[in-house]
Amino acid sequence: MKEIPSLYTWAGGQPALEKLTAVFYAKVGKDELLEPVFRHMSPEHSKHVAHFIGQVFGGSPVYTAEDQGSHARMVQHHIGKSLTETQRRRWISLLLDSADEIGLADDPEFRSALVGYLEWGSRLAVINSNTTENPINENEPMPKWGWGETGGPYQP
Ligand code: HEM
Repeated sequence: MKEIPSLYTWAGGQPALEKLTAVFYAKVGKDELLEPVFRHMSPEHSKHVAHFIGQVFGGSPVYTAEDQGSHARMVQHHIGKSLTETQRRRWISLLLDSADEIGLADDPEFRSALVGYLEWGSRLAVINSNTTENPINENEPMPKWGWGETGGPYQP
């Protein structure tokens, strides 16, 4: 049976994801809606988000092993931030602009999986940002994301 590549591998691994988030946060810094939201982010923020997404997409556990992260700790960063749907939409839009700009894989199957994950994760971020208590237990595993219904371009 043909081996199915992870979304992480298909995307180009950590270098591609770190480039994606670097270009994205440069745009965020110039965006009137999002700049105030991210004004106090740490210098490591961009890399941490790339590590988180990489791990969710099937890469090695860099976020949990090297960044002292967990699903609960990622969620904790959003608690109480009172994010809005308008901000979320802009966040998605700038991220997808960045994906095109860096030439990230643009086959229909990969982009379907990418957008599906970003929609899911960003909507949860908004929900969590409007609560005061973290709904995720520290022991809960990291989310995992795969190709979904379309299967993949790796299939004949
Ligand atoms: C799939 C969706 C998302 C993922 C995977 C994600 C991931 C993360 C991660 C890993 C961190 C911690 C970074 C660190 O350790 O420094 C973080 C923090 C944060 N995220 Fe998200 N996030 C998502 C969606 C969003 C959205 C839609 C917004 C706003 C519109 C947002 C706003 C923030 C803010 C404000 C912080 C804290 C920044 C600070 O330290 O001041 N996130 N996110």
